[in-house]
Amino acid sequence: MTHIIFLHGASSSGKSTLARALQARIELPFWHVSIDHLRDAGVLPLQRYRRGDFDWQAARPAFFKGFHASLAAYASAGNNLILEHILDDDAWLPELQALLAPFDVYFVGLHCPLTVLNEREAARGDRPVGSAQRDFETVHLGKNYDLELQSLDGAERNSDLILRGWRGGARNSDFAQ
Ligand SMILES: Nc1ncnc2c1ncn2[C@@H]1O[C@H](COP(=O)(O)OP(=O)(O)OP(=O)(O)O)[C@@H](O)[C@H]1O
Repeated sequence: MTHIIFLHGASSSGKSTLARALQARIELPFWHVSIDHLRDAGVLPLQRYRRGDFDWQAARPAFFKGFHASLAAYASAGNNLILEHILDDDAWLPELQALLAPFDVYFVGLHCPLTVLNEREAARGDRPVGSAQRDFETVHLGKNYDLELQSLDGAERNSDLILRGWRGGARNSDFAQ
């Protein structure tokens, strides 16, 4: 059985930090997958979208459809995934539920107070101002998780909680069969 641990939370909630802590400790090899990695590796012609040579809003649906399909392709080949992602389109949860149905998905909600999100966003300076607030208001609405965590508890403590829950085997989230 291929495993997917899906970390879901607002921008700056600490998903990447938690994913790295978890990847360093978990007993099986897991890929850490995020659209940030594609962006940072130069996959997209970002400067040209920013300059207006191309229309990002027009390209966005195909980008995310491809990203979601790639997750299923990686997992189908037998790769375990720590996925960090933000479901900021209503169509994405059902799309991912269908694509990831063959796999063991452990769905984790990562919460963080808005004041902290805003401080982190300002300190980073590499995310559009307001991303965290927009996500904060919507990201967890209507989601059923296997586990809900508080970012302020820290990545070490939270990776412990994930490992305990994930190893325990129970699955009751939106991704449970
Ligand atoms: N538990 C924590 N305590 C203090 N700072 C943290 C914690 N977790 C993350 N951070 C800091 O908050 C910032 C955002 O963290 P991170 O990149 O992990 O968030 P993210 O949810 O992956 O963000 P995005 O979705 O925008 O990529 C980073 O500067 C990180 O060092």
